[in-house]
Amino acid sequence: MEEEPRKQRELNLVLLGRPGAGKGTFGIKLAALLDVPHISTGDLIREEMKKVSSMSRRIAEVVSKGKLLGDEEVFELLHSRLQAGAARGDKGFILDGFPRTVNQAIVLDKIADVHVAVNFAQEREVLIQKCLGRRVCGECGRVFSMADVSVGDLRMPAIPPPIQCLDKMVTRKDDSEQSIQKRLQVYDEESKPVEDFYRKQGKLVNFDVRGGVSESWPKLLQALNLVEEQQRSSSRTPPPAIPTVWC
Ligand SMILES: Nc1ncnc2c1ncn2[C@@H]1O[C@H](COP(=O)(O)OP(=O)(O)O)[C@@H](O)[C@H]1O
Repeated sequence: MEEEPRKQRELNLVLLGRPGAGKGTFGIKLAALLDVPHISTGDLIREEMKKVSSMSRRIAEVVSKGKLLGDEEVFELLHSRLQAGAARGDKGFILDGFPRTVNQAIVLDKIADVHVAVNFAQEREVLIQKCLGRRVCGECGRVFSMADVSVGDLRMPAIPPPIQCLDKMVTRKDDSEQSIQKRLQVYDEESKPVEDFYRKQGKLVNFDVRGGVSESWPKLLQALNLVEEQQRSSSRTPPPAIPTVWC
């Protein structure tokens, strides 16, 4: 009898951490590994900002100043995203940038079971350099880093875009020095208590991001007990096609 493929472990994760700590980068990788949606409230808000309305203009003003949107507005956007996902049959989630206030964490606890809260930590100077060097492809939406970060003995190499994205790079309006400083301050005041919220529940995993993505990813998998998932997933991935032209 053929052996049933072992089911992927279903995990609901929330990703905490200051701006630039790596929530988005690692969130996308974790979502692909666990086959769950990566839901970033920052992305949902930026989508909303593209609309032409008085509400989108007001949201853009709040975001560009580095402040948080009101809980109610964020719940509304997140709720519609979760509903759309449920209708498609989504299972589990990686929530990136939510919850950012204790009130958001309390509301989330009422509607879903959070299994693990990963808290990405990085030095303040590194975060500032990373946010200042962050660029987004205006077409495909992928995020790159133009900064070769070097602080003390820490080195984080730039992640340059591929050639097809090169002339479409845009800088997020809230990645100005002033807005970054404000977001760091807002994190300490409003979002830091969320770490305690999950620590008290025994769900907090602190992860120090020390180095580039390729260096940190295996350590993150270990910290989250996901090494086996990665091995299973690599064995399912077909080998790359043999290129006919070497370049
Ligand atoms: N859960 C949230 N509650 C309130 N505002 C949010 C939330 N998530 C995102 N935002 C708004 O969107 C902005 C961008 O968020 P995000 O893309 O997560 O960036 P970063 O983590 O780099 O600050 C935040 O500065 C804030 O204004």
